[in-house]
Amino acid sequence: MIEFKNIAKSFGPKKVLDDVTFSVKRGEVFFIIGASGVGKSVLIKHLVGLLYPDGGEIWLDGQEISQLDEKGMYPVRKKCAMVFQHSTLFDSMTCAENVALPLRKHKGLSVREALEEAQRRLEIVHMAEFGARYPSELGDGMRKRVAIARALTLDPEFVLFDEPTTSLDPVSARRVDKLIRELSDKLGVTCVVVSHDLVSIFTIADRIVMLYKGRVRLLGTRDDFKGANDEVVQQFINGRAQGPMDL
Ligand SMILES: Nc1ncnc2c1ncn2[C@@H]1O[C@H](COP(=O)(O)OP(=O)(O)OP(=O)(O)O)[C@@H](O)[C@H]1O
Repeated sequence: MIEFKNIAKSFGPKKVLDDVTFSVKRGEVFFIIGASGVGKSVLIKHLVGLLYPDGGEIWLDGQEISQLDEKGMYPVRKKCAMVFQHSTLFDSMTCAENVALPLRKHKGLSVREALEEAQRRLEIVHMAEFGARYPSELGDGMRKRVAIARALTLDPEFVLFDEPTTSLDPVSARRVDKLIRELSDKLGVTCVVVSHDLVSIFTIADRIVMLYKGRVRLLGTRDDFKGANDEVVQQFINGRAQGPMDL
């Protein structure tokens, strides 16, 4: 379980997160949504020690992690992997070698063992037959799936996705959605997804939190969002230009 309690974060005079409290349950596909610049990426970066809050607490499976030093963050990063918005694959390595890299580094496997394990991760993301290809030979959607395979190398319990379908064509985007759902349904991985892709949100989310003006505006299921009696929520989920939202 992930718990954000009263998280506050400013950059200089700019207050991005004011008082954010919510929790994510084990095994669910949980979306964090909200307008551009509302602090969605900032919030998830706190979970892997890329940012530290000015106030509040972050609990991961009963451990308070917001004050851990670099060394203290190692086990947290093993448990909680992040898939960044832009591909961070090495172009000079094949897909299998990219996935094998963390296995060699963190599990001390031989080259051959790591490549075999990498192949198993590529199977999970339906990319087994592309292990010998280089990232530059693949489209964005396939590269994203390889990046997800690499995030799975240390068998994380939580995977954080920063806008996983942004800039993908609709078919590739839906394949990534399906994969995220499978990670939760088949492997029990807790998936936290930052997104404003309304199709993804209303296809695969178990629960959704909407951030607005540094706070939680609504937390609930897809049906809670569709039926919400809140003009700000309705404007956002219907993608309307006109309405009460301050951007
Ligand atoms: N390291 C940083 N230093 C200064 N400002 C930052 C830093 N990281 C984020 N910000 C600011 O915090 C605000 C929230 O950024 P964040 O990337 O979390 O937005 P977001 O909700 O994920 O938006 P988007 O949907 O556009 O990605 C932005 O105004 C951004 O400029």
